Amino acid sequence: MNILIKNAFIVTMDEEREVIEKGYLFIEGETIKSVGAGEYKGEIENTKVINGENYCVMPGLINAHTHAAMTLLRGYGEGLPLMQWLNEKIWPMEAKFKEEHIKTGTELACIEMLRSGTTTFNDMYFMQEQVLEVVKHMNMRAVLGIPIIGEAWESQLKASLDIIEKLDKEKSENLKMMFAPHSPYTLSYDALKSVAQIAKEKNKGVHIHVSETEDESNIIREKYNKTTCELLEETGILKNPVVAAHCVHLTKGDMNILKKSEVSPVYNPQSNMKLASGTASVGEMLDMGINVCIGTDGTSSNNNLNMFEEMETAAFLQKLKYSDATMLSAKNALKMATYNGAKALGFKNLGVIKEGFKGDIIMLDLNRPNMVPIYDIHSNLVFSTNGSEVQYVIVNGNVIMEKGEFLNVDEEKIIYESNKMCKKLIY
Ligand SMILES: CSC[C@H]1O[C@@H](n2cnc3c(O)ncnc32)[C@H](O)[C@@H]1O
Ligand SMILES: [Zn+2]
Repeated sequence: MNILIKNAFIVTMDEEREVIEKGYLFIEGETIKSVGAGEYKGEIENTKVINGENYCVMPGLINAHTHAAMTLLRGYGEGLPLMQWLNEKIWPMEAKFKEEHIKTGTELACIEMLRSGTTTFNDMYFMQEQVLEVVKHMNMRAVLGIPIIGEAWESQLKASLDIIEKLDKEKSENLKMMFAPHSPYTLSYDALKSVAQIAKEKNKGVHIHVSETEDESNIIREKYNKTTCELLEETGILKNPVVAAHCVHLTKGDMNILKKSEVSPVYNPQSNMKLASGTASVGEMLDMGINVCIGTDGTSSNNNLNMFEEMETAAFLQKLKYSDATMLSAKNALKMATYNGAKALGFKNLGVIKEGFKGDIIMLDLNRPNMVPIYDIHSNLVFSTNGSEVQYVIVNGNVIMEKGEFLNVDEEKIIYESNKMCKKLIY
């Protein structure tokens, strides 16, 4: 069925059109067919009509770096810096995870993301076969990051070929996969080189943590006498399309490498603040024309998957870092969480409301005290929302949430199962 949204306040994220204060959006099948001001004059046979009065219509948000099933570790291992947090708390708990944990944790993540307007996410976690099933059931758009970490990298790399084959057979436009070597400090030189080679052969991207903490920079400097980016360049990783989470501790030379190699760094401001990792130089990277996008990271270092909150923190923290209130405007933060995210993940025609683009749309209730008045809609969206304003979610032309209710997802059951499972994990 086609979808017509009428009388809506549309934030297109299309530079040529920007904002339509009262207009329509027509989605035919999976694709936006027409968008404009005033009334829709075309056919409306076989069409679901949504009255968009008092709603803001915008592209679905793109979470460019997360570990979805870590929802089950939300609030666990608080108050520690990265290395201690991973070694002493997170990795021992993750060692207990079985398929059912990944399934339920990812389901919980999906409902949390959808409720707060995220329609696409870039995942890096164990047992992506489970993630694949959940994402298909939830009807979301995602990039599955097949993890490679530690000593067992060779067998992991071999196993990853099976899931690539499975996914390639499905030919789903909603789903992609990337190789996800965890980081240069948890993998050997040979492992990084092999991942680089296989990703090239299989024509897939690479999703990796890069230069997150000062500790990491010191480890890599001591081991290789190089910066992390120099190492990634030398191993061939950067010859692939790369999504690099964090990128907090970079030299000017590193930024030049990222620019030259067309890497998309992911800014994860809340995780970086919580683990006291540092503040990425996003202002400089954007000025250089680097495609910086935004991610939440996992919920154990955030502690939620709310991209509206993340955009706000992203902008506030850049203003503070540079002591300059003009840094990272609301509109640019929105662009990073939509257009830039789509570009980073290799989804064509996504992240903008424009004819021919994918029908991934969210609708926010403007009839809320915190959304009034509207002098600058981009500012309202980034600085005033809390995510609960999202009432409609459409992915690839499918309505997933309507008037705040999921249509085909048993939200109550997922929440119940998650709580039950976590009690057993801890005791
Ligand atoms: C190989 S699956 C992903 C792996 O990454 C861990 N992780 C979660 N957050 C971070 C972070 O901020 N830096 C590095 N690693 C992180 C997660 O717990 C999984 O083990
Ligand atoms: Zn991460």
